[in-house]
Amino acid sequence: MVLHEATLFLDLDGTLFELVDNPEDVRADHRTQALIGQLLQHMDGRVAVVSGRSLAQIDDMLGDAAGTLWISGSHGCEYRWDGVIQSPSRPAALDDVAASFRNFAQNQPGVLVEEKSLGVALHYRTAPEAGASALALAQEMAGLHDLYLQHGKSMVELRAGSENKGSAILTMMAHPGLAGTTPVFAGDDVTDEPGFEAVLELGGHAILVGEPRPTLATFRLRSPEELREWLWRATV
Ligand SMILES: O=P(O)(O)OC[C@H]1O[C@H](O[C@H]2O[C@H](CO)[C@@H](O)[C@H](O)[C@H]2O)[C@H](O)[C@@H](O)[C@@H]1O
Repeated sequence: MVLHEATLFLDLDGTLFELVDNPEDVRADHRTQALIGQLLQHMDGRVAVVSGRSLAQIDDMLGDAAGTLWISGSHGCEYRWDGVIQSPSRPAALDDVAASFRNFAQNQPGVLVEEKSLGVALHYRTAPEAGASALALAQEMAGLHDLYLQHGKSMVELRAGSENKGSAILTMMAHPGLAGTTPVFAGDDVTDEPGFEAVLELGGHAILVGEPRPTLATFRLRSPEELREWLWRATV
């Protein structure tokens, strides 16, 4: 796979970054920031992030390195590139969802609530026994407010829109700055499968990061560390 003629799409949690207990603790260290800089230089700026995180969170996680990336956040609902920002308005119902989730978390040690621009997530990584009741609450709130229920790793999220990482990649690849290049997408989660489908449809490559599982991806790297090392090697 030749990277310098491609457009690289990176998922963040579980792909570029190892999974940790608290979502707020994820930050790019100096070496990861340097890697992003190296990729941008090697690929003439054609490096994109496609994440379930919000644009604001992505900026916090990546620091200065986020500035010149092509970014789609909130599972394909938000975009930023070239100084242009697209972000739909936040459904008011998410405030009600956040209040219900916080109320639930108060009585469940280890359960965390994550509030994002266009979604609210309930995390149970350190309290797996709360997973079934967290899902039941999310299903109830999704029905009540007509919100999209997004499954994730040790979390459920209610969010706006029915966009996904596939629509995000197709939207970005239609831009004249990227059109005609070969897309490469690395991701770890089931939410990344529509992204894998999109890059394969465009003649590109899909890389699963993590343990083997049923997937559309045709390449696999064992961990975020292995992905970062592969990206370093591919850019020298
Ligand atoms: O699309 P991604 O960039 O992979 O984001 C997906 C979700 O990732 C985050 O949650 C996951 O990572 C956390 C930090 O390592 C971990 O604690 C959690 O268990 C994982 O599910 C993030 O918090 C979510 O908002 C993203 O949607």
